[in-house]
Amino acid sequence: MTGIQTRSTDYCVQQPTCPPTTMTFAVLRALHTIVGDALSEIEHVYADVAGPYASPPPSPTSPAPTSTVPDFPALDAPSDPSSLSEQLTAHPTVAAAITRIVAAAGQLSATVHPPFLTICDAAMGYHLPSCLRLLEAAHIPEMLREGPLHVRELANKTGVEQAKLAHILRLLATHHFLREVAPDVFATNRISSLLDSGKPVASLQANPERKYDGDASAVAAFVGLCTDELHKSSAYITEAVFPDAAKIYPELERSLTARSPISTTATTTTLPAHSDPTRSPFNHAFGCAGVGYFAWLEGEGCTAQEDDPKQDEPPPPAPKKSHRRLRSFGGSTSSSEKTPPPPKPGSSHSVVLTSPKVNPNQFRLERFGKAMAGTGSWEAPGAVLAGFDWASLPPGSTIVDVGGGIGSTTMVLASEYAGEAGSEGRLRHRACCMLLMRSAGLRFVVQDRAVVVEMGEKAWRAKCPELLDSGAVRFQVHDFFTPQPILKAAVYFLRVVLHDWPDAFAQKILLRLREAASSDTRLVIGDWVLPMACVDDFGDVEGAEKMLAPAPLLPNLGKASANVYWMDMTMHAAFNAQERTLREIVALAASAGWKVIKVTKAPGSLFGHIVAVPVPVPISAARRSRGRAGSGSAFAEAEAAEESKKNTESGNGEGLDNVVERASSRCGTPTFGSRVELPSRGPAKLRKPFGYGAPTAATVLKQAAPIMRAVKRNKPSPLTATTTSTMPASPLPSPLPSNNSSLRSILVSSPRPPPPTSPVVTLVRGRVDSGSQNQAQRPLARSRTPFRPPGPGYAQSSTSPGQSPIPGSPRPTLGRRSSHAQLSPSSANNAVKAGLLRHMPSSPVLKQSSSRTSNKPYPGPPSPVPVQVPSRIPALLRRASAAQLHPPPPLPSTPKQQQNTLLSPLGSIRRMGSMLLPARTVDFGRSLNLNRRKGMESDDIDAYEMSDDDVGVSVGAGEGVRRPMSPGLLPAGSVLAEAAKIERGAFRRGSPDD
Ligand SMILES: C[S@@+](CC[C@H](N)C(=O)[O-])C[C@H]1O[C@@H](n2cnc3c(N)ncnc32)[C@H](O)[C@@H]1O
Repeated sequence: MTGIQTRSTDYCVQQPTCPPTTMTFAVLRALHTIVGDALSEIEHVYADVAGPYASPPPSPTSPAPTSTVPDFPALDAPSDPSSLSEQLTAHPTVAAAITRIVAAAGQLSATVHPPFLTICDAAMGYHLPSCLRLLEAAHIPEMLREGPLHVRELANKTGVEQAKLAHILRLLATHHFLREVAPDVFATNRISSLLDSGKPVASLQANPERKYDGDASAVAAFVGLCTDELHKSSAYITEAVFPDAAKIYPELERSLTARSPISTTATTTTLPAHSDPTRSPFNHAFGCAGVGYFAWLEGEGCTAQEDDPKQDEPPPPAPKKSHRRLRSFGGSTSSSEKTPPPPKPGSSHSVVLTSPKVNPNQFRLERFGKAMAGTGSWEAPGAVLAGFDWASLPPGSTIVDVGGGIGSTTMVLASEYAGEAGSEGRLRHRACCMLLMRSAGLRFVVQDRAVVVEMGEKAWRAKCPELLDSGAVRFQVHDFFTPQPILKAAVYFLRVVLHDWPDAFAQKILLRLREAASSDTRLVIGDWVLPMACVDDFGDVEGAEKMLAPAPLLPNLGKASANVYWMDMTMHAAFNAQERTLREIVALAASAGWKVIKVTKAPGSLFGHIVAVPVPVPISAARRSRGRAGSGSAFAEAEAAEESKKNTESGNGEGLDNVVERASSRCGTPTFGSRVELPSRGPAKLRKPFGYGAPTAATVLKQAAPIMRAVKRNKPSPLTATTTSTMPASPLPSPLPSNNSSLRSILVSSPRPPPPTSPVVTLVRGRVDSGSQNQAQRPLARSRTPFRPPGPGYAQSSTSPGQSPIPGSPRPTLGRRSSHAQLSPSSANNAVKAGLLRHMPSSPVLKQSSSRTSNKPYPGPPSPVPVQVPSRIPALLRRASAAQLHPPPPLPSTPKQQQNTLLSPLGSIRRMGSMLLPARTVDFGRSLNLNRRKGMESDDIDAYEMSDDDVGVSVGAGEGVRRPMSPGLLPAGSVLAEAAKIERGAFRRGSPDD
């Protein structure tokens, strides 16, 4: 309970526009209370595992506890992932409480720290990754594995000058990455021990390029990647995005031209620089304009001269006698560097270079793959099962996993929904399965680039050939910038694909799918959803959240959600791409003819599955953005392509396709967020945690034995309050049950937010109303949540009291930990408890949380949202980049209109014949033929709408007939009649293509 009481007018916590007026002390106390309450919750979970322990809990000065209560993992000791203590940090109550502590502590620090010092922290924080890089590259965590070492010894082993090394290590110790146990004597701790690759130092020094082989080195690889080329790239964000930067810093003129190996062509694309993945901050940093990051990793555009970002890094230290020389970590391309060994054959991360040249970036390339092996599990594979109502699809429906990598996510789906072929228990009846499959299950197509498809097929053939043999799953080589070959799929699925691309490219990918969609097709996008840093009233989409936490915490949980923003900036720095807010995703989808109707996030995760339905493509937007390759609708593609061709021919630039080619991996290098391994068959299998040696199921079960006993006893703790409702309503972690229906029933879908009725919640002095207990008066409530570490996906607390929990993966992933975000219920409760809030805010978050506490089975996904039907389709949709400020206007949505209406005839025609027909003069007959050829039926079209933009555009059958278009709706019948006349030869054809 805070000692400070506040007046009801002291602080407005609900109104986004209400300035934080007074009583900073009240806010600080509230944050302090949040930390204290969260700590209590964590202690209770730990206590529940071993039974009650004496209060107060053990402290450094008290005698060692006699009970078996595990302590929270110590910062000063190396991490032991297999310990119960460490595993309990994955308990959802604990994880949510940790999130609150991190959010509140970050905010406390920002509030009380002198602002200039906070600025210094951020402005000079670049030293942290720099020092971390040396720590990892010089294998210091491995050297400290056996215990503390004097810096003299470390200097001797690494070749780094002793005084310099001491200062670098001390900076890390100051930031809690190491311990300085005595002057100049350093030891690892819980954090830096994660960088230990597990390999002997001698072998690392002999073969530094093999450091990331094996499973234990994912964190080391991740740190190496982030602190090397990504860190350097980030330093150039201003140069890349601020047009005036070159005026201020004259040397910038050179950065994208003089040192670029292909500068003469590469810097003159028709794309604006901010949309060009080959002119990203990375390109500035490494002076290699025109070369995409992946192409560069695969060896293009880097020579000894170009690679070294600023050519001002100190040369590596001269090796002393008996010292190992530090390798030129990070893929230096100095000519003296030895040719790195080829990738290990058969490794899932190995790549096949298409060029016989030696790749000077081979080390970085392999490191990237290893780093992604860790981050691939940022989102639990099982979460996809709740991301869409897959069970609602008719048997035989086709799901296309576009840019599906090696099919890891498809494997999760196919294991559940491919009918009998997906069931491991029936595999011995394969022939029978194949028959059943044809009638019963869903079919899956995994599309990717050729080299990835080859890797995927190989992996599936080894792991589950029956799914390939039965036809339930197949791989297909397909470039998602080209027309989608599978028409009218039930679902097009894009998992962490769009975040790799700037808007213009992402829009094009979506348009290709929209072109192929039928009215029944659904689009499912799996991507991170960046939460706004303010309360977000964007309520158009079912499942959209207004905020992740009530005040006084930042609505997006600030520092506790930082990971998705780091990821976002990484996408900017490397590719000019981005993670997106829900508003941005909605606008991007709308610009390509998709209306987002629902977003689903697993509790505590910021990874969303976004469902969209086809709607008319905004042709007017396409027309307005004509001339910018890729940034318009596919309907305008003909124009863009034409223009681009002209530019290329005249030496003015190049087409989008070339940029795509240069930006893309040729070797199947995993990209950010891709899964590079197939999951265990069936979602109920344990999932390998990020960055840790994966414990076996037996280990986990053993670790969980005391917890399971406690659950079986189901005895209330003496500390249990009469009501537990004031404790956070964290979802139960979820070992996924083995059968489909129960699996589906526990995975959580975000509820539709209620109408915005949230009252202004005010600080009050003293006791709280609304029946909530004042903290000082209530007995200490404690969580009775049994511990079950989360398995793939998160689950709602639908487990019945007697049900035996099955431990799953002991640790959440990096991303999931950082986004245990929806702490709203407990925060609000805590605020109420602390006397900070008068009312529990009626926010969607709180409603969701109350449903989580109810132990009711998940009722299944809500039915589709009915859509409003405007009388007229707006002529222009805002471009995605602008749309974060303004949500797009409503789209037409009677089922029929929503599905079938195409906007202007010009648009529809362009759409059909987009690549063949030039702008403005269009042949009806030809376009209808093209239309049919692409599988689009003319009776799909209800009406054509002419927007004001289209007035004056001539559309006709060629030279002979040009019909001025007038605004308004043209009935489909008359258009088709006109077309029929054309087809009958009533008009002479004169299209330039004839
Ligand atoms: C981040 S990964 C996502 C992979 C997979 N969806 C997953 O969730 O693991 C992006 C994928 O897009 C693929 N990709 C990149 N460019 C492509 C293109 N032009 N056509 C098809 N796939 C492409 C990459 O090969 C990669 O597998």
